[in-house]
Amino acid sequence: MSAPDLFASSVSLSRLGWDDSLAADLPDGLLPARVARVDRGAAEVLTAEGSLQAHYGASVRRAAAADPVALPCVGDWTGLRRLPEGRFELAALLPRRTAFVRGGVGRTSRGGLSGDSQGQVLAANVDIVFIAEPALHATDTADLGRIERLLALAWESGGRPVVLVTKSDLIGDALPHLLEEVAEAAPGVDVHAVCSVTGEGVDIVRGHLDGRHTAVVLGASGAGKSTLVNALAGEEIMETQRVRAGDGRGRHTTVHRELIRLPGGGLIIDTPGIRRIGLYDMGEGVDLAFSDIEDLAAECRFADCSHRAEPGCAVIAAIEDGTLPERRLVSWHKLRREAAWMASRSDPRLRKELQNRWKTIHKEMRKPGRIRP
Ligand SMILES: Nc1nc2c(ncn2[C@@H]2O[C@H](COP(=O)(O)OP(=O)(O)OP(=O)(O)O)[C@@H](O)[C@H]2O)c(=O)[nH]1
Ligand SMILES: [Zn+2]
Repeated sequence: MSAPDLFASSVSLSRLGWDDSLAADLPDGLLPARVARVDRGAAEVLTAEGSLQAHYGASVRRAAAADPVALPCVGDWTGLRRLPEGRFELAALLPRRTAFVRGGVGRTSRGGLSGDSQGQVLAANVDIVFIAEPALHATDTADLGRIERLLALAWESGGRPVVLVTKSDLIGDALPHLLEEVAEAAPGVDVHAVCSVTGEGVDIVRGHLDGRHTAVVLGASGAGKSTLVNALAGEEIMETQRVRAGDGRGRHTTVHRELIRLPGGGLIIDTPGIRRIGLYDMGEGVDLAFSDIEDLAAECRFADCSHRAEPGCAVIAAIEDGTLPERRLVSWHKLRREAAWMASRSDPRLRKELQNRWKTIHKEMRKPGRIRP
């Protein structure tokens, strides 16, 4: 490659999220490419030279046969090898920075151990996890419990959560109070009001993408996710509920893009799997979503305090003196129970492997200054 070519491609690759640390992981002689969509045995990838199809090479196929977690997924960075006949082979999968993993149920119905995990990676290398919760949903105001659940999920992925209170036009003067309540449910996390109708807050959302980050938008059906993505893109790239209702077509009938490049830089991953995610794999994410309770717990008299009725419980004391809303503790108990149940059903070997793989990355990402603006 000549020098000007190299310059041109490094500029556009960085718009796809490519950086020096990824470059250090790329095996010699391979071309960097990001997975935009997967098909059986092949992926549509974005490269500095545009979009192309790449078939999985032997080593990728072998790794995926041994463990489905090694299967390429949307958002993955890969290395391509140019074959003599001009086609491309997906020859290497680069280590993931973050991942949304749906833990498989490792035990088979025959009562034995299947031996192989069935974990599935839904999206990889997501930097920012936007959590969209409408200010008003039918007649209900924002559901703090749902925000907490999605925060746990977001932390677990290794990405940085940002809470967006959408449809902020619907509650008028009650907005500042609602934002305070949401902030209490999201310690250490940025909370913004967004209105896709007036455009309020859309620039703040764009700012988080910083021209190169990759995001997902999680939230209940009708939270305004598609409308927000359209506002960010400046065009109708996602079919919204209004459109779907308007022409009477079924929902999710269009095959939309899964890795969306925004005009100002930055990318959004939107897949059916990510849309359905909700209950899975909160794991340690619950502790991170409830860092206020974790901090208080360090002051409890008993190290194994369950914060129910023990003497010297700092959590209960904080509820009594009004510094911690009781709702937070109820939520925490509920999500911990759910997370424990999920963990008991998923493959322990898979969980351990994933934890090891991302532990260092998590640490790195949560260093002050990197993780919180
Ligand atoms: N008033 C108001 N309505 C909005 C706003 N954003 C979205 N809506 C409306 O809310 C409805 C749902 O929006 P969508 O963007 O389709 O919601 P979604 O989260 O993508 O929903 P699913 O695709 O079902 O997951 C649509 O009728 C939108 O027009 C907003 O900021 N203010
Ligand atoms: Zn306690």
